[in-house]
Amino acid sequence: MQQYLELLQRVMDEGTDRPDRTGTGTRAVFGHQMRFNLAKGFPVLTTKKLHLRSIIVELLWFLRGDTNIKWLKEHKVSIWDEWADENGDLGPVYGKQWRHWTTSDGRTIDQIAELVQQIKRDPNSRRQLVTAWNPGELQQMKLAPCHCLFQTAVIGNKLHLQLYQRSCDVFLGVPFNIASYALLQLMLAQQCDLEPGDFVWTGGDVHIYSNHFEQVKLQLTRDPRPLPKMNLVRKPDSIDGYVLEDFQLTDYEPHPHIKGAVAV
Ligand SMILES: Nc1nc(=O)c2c([nH]1)NC[C@@H]1CN(c3ccc(C(=O)N[C@@H](CCC(=O)O)C(=O)O)cc3)CN21
Ligand SMILES: O=c1ccn([C@H]2C[C@H](O)[C@@H](COP(=O)(O)O)O2)c(=O)[nH]1
Repeated sequence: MQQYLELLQRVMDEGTDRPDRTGTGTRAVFGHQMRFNLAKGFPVLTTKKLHLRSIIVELLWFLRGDTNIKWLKEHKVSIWDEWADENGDLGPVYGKQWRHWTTSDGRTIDQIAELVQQIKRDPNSRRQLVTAWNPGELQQMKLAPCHCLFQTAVIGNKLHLQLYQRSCDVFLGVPFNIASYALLQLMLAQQCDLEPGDFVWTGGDVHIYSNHFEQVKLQLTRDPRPLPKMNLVRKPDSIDGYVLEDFQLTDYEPHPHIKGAVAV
């Protein structure tokens, strides 16, 4: 994950300090891209230990079409707690837009099921996109989508995926987002009988919160280690069939965890 360390270094060196919505303060650059070849290992940070279980559970929760934190809490994941209302609702966030996008004439669109069908039926299509950015429903969301758009492409027998993330908390959120979309790519490739190709991460407002500077400096003193392997131990009948136990990470030997407070 040398590329991630280079991103941390770039924001620290070239970024501009500026205020933000949360009142915390950030150092930010605009526009950055990283590319991970999934054949070379699973892109999870090795310079701090990541809690992969939270990442898998969150992705399965998106795929359920769920937008209430109850199911996350049942699976001991608390990363969305701060944004939920008293009933646990987050409004029409990722799960709703991915699985039940509502159109002006009252239909619902399952963007994920349609994507799988499209990859299988028309692999050369350049229209393999899923968007969570629904301008008509932003007001009802507790937090506007950060990882707002992704596109896949089939080239040869490989499935590539690119994410556009409009707003990127490099210390806390981005490591989660990279691992999450790499997992989704592995699942999509498995469902479509393709090999996983490159995962391209593209960031818009790329920032480090000022209360993460010390943690970032510590992380920059650490040497990256070989990437672990992620195996999907079973092929479910559909993209909806995955469970936590299907994901098996091996050879993950990271440096110790580094704590950081999340800006709300
Ligand atoms: N400021 C901010 N950054 C984010 O990354 C973020 C938001 N807000 N709001 C919505 C979601 C929630 N996300 C989060 C929230 C918390 C952690 C976090 O605290 N991570 C800890 C471990 C927590 C755990 O696994 O239980 C970490 O050290 O990575 C990560 C992502 C990503 N998103
Ligand atoms: O998956 C996520 C979700 C959120 N973030 C970060 C990016 C920003 O620091 C905040 C969102 O604040 P906005 O004012 O809406 O941009 O959350 C992330 O990195 N990854």
